[in-house]
Order: sequence, then structure tokens, then C-alpha cells
Amino acid sequence: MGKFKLKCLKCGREYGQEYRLTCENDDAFLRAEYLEKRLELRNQPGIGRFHSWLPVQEELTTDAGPITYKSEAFARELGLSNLYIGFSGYWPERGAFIKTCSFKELEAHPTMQLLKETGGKAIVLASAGNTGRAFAHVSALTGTDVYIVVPESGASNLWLPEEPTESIHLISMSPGNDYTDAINLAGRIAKLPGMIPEGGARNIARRDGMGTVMLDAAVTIGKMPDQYFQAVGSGTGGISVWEAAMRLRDDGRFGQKIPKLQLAQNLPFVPMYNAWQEKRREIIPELDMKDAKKQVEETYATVLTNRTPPYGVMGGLYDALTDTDGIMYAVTREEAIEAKALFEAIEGIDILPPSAVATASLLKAVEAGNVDKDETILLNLAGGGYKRLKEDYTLYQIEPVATAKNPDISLDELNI
Ligand SMILES: Cc1ncc(COP(=O)(O)O)c(C=O)c1O
Repeated sequence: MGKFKLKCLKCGREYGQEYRLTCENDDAFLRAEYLEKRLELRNQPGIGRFHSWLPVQEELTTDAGPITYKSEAFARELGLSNLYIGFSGYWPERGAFIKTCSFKELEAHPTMQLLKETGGKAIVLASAGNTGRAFAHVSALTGTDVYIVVPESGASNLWLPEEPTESIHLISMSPGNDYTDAINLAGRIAKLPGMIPEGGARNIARRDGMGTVMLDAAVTIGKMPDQYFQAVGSGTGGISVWEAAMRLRDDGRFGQKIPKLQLAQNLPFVPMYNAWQEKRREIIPELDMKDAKKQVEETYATVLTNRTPPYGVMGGLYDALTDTDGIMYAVTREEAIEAKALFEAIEGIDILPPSAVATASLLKAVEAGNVDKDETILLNLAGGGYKRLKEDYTLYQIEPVATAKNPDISLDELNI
């Protein structure tokens, strides 16, 4: 018997269990509808616990998964009484074993499993760093081929906690190309025979994998949080927790109120923040990201720089913000660095730049009165524990098999 079906959010057309990114009638998102309406936790160490709402048949056995804990010291510093930290990274003392140090691994495990279960052999994706590392790691574990296109600024992020395998094909781009150029090149490679495009936010395995951060929080706290904080680049994480919250609401045991999304971008590159200030569904490039490439170069948290985020699409971030009466923040580099230092000193674990941006947005929210002191708040620290990981593991750099001068390069010339 089937475990889930896919449904188009616009026309309602239904599809079976396949690796499908788009509806044949329109461009709205597809969403998975699971047969199990109640979350039944499985006896697995990581993300596989949430098998009820992952679009895979076989339970995932990896120990990588999200963790949630109640903050004491940092919460006290902020004057909050119910602050929970969702941590995706490596922190064995707290039971966190994501060895590529970001929530992108929560996307990679179910995606690669769905690919395998639907007969796919090779997957193609673009990455600013963390996503590529996560998929490369799962490729090293499973032997499934992955083709990763990364801008030069992200190449140093492509390390692994094990020796890279031949199933990993890294294509680096020359300086001057950004994440969006990588997306464009990956889109062309994905059209080659035998290649499956990973799909970004359109990939339901990716969204529902990330949604486990909300599931873990609800199970740990006993209800959904009131407020949800995260830094966004494409916004996939925000969309994912919104969808997970709707499933929790329908389950009935975790409250009926969907958490308010409080999301942050990093100045100077803040297109979704700008559009949301005016409650606009469309991002207008000349207004919202003027001199985008220059802005991207100046951004501290580089993984938050996506020039074509799934913001206006039906089922995308604009809808998630609208539905939850959400708030967006624009955080400066200095605010992020200051928040990172404060958090690390108090909580005792290192966090990645996007998590620093999320932390800074919480500080801003407290100052602006956008949260009440006793509300239940979930701060999603989507990446961290890199320094901690280096104490336990040797890290290996992935070497590119090819370098692309630009996104329009001849694929014959690339020779991959
Ligand atoms: C640690 C971390 N946080 C946040 C983000 C932003 O996620 P998204 O692009 O899904 O909005 C990323 C993206 O790579 C990330 O690696």
C-alpha cells in the first residue's frame, strides 16, 4: 500500500509516489499527503524517528537528526522563560550527530533514499556550500552518484568527515560566479540523460526532511512553539516548518496554532526582507536586490544569498509568512558576529554564520517587543558544531573534477 501521495496546491491534481518536482498543469508546489495522520515515532536514532511524515518506504537508520533542548543561560541573558534551541549539527554531548554540521543533511538523507526507491541513479544540485557537503556525505555513505555545482566562494565548504568517494562529482565555478550561476549550470547538467535534478524547495523529500526540526521540537516540548526563528536564503526551511506545523495541527496532540515565522536575512543581501516589508508577493530585482552580485560578495553568511528564492510561488515563503502573520529581519554582519560570540560563550558550542544571523534576529525581536517573555520560542540553529567536529574527526577536502568559467559553458568542454 502507498505511504503518501503528491497533490498540487493549485489544481489539486494528484500523483503517486514518484520523484516529481512539478505539476503538469501549473507551477504551484506539490505537497505530500501522508496516509498516517498521526505522528508515530519510530525506534530510530536520528531523522528516521519521524518516518510517518517522510516520503520514503524504508526507515532511515542514520544517527543524524535534529535535536531540541531548553536553553537556560542564554534564555536568562535574554529574559526569556521558554526558549528552546533546535540544533542541527555536531554536538555529541547533547545527542546531535550531524557530521556535516547543518540541517541540509536532513534534506539529503530522505532525498537520496527517495531517489533510490524511485529508480534514480544520479542526482544534480547546486550549492553555496552546506547543501553540497550534506549530499556528498550521503553519497559517500550510499554510493549513489551526485553531481554538485558550487561557486568558488563555497568550494572550501566542501569537506567531509570521511574520505571522498568516486560517486561524488564536484564542479567548481570560477571567481565572479555566484550561487545563482551555480543553480543555472546545475539546471543544464540535470538535463543530460540519466541525471535527476534535485529540485531545491520543489523537492518534497527535502522539505519534509527539514520539517523534522519542527516535529522534534513539538515532541520535545509537548506542543508546537508560539514563535519560530531561522535565517533564510531560499526560505525552504521556513516553508518546511510551516508545512510540518500544519500536519501537527491536524494530528491534534500538539496544539492548533501554527507558529509565527520570524525569519532573517543578512545585509546587504535581503531581497525577501525588502519584498515582505511591502507585503509584496513579487521580488523586484531593481528594488529588492540592486547590484545583487556585489551585495552577495559583501554578505557574511554566504549561504543566505539566493537570487531566485521560492518566495512568490504558490505554497512558497510569501504564503507561509502570510499564513502565520510572519515577520522578517535584516541583520548586519556586525550584529551577527556579536550574537555568535554571545551565544557561543554562554551555550558552549560553535555556530555557523547563518545560525549567528538567526540568533541576532532573536535579539532584535526581544528588543522590539516582537516576542513575549513567557512565550514558547524555537530558535532554529540550522548549522553548528564545526569546531567541535574537528576535535573528533579528520576532515577531507573534496577535489573538483571540473571547473566552469560561466553557467553557459559547453557541457562537452566541461567533460564530466
Ligand atoms: C546552516 C544554514 N542555515 C540556513 C540556511 C538557509 O536555508 P534556506 O536556503 O533553505 O533558506 C542554510 C542554507 O544553506 C544553511 O546552511
